[in-house]
Amino acid sequence: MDLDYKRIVIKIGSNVLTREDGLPDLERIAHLVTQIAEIKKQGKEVILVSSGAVASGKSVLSVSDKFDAVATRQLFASIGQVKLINTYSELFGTHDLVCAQVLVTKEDFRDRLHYLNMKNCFGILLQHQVIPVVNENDVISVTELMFTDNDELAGLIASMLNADALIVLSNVDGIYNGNPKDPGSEVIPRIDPGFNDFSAFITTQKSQFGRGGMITKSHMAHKIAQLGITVHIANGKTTDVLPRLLRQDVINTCFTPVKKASGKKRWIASSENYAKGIVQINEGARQALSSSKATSLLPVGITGISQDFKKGDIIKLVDESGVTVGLGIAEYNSDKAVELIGQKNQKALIHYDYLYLNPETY
Ligand SMILES: Nc1ncnc2c1ncn2[C@@H]1O[C@H](COP(=O)(O)OP(=O)(O)O)[C@@H](O)[C@H]1O
Ligand SMILES: N[C@@H](CCC(=O)OP(=O)(O)O)C(=O)O
Repeated sequence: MDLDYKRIVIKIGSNVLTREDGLPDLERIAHLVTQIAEIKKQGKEVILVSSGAVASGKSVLSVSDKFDAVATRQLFASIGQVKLINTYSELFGTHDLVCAQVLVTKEDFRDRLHYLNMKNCFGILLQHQVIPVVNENDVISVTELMFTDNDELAGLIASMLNADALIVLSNVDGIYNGNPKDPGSEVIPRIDPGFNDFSAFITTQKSQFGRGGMITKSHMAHKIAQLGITVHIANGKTTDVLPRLLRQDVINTCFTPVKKASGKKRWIASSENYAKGIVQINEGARQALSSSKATSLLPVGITGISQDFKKGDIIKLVDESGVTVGLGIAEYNSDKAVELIGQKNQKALIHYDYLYLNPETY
């Protein structure tokens, strides 16, 4: 049976788009565009998150290695992004499709207004059958301002757009139950929501041009599946991988989703970098929040508050050992919250509808 996804985010990793010598693999890009065109013609909405700007820049200009590495990356990315989007535009044009360039930074997820502006832009593009081609704005995103990698970005976009599925194309057939190079290892076909300990089989090894590696990919996939979006990790180098994946006719790892989270919860999940206050909760509160019953955070379970926040700010919840367990929107400010610490029968600091729990910690 075909997978009945209406809105799909497809992320293509650096190493899928790049040849051994680090330059863009134009034949492969053309084949992927043909596959996306086929999916579009089935009436599906496609959002493409594509790496490859730096590699494309390297095909335009050769630069001496005496220059600063960060500045050189900015140089390659700025000239390369032009080349990359032109390549996509020409290739999609041959299928009578129009694509658009959307470059984003971590900062664009910083508050609800920016987030909604970005979401509205995708909305109008999709309404006009345009294929958004998204990449990090590598020209201004440097060092600590960067996303971990484009997997993180693709997860945020899939969550923001309430996609039915996120397909991550890498240079492996999926997540193996051991070292992918070991002939005894096999691809894990399905990862259910309860499973989150990937450390047993994922090595820190990355592909030649990859940034985050399989560990960050797995954590992202797990988090996105917890928001209700199916995630597939498949091999972008396999012939016809995309239509075959939708026909369930190709090897891949599928992270099965839980029930869809609300738009507000999905936004809160993407806002950790912009949390204003830190609220420490006790073990009883941690367990109550992570039970299957919808539970709000009451002052009785709070043991400490650091950093000021206002009503409506995103606040971070940490457990007794300081590990982040979730995020939520404050129902009142930090002064009032401090007064109520440990008290019974008081108004919830975070209402369940505005609470997101980190799937790694429960
Ligand atoms: N258990 C595993 N299963 C699959 N890949 C793994 C595993 N452990 C480590 N990896 C490595 O993760 C790499 C893919 O991640 P990454 O380099 O970030 O790719 P991309 O550029 O596609 O994002 C693979 O090429 C592989 O070397
Ligand atoms: N944004 C960068 C690529 C970032 C990156 O390497 O991400 P990934 O493909 O997930 O390893 C570029 O376009 O060159």
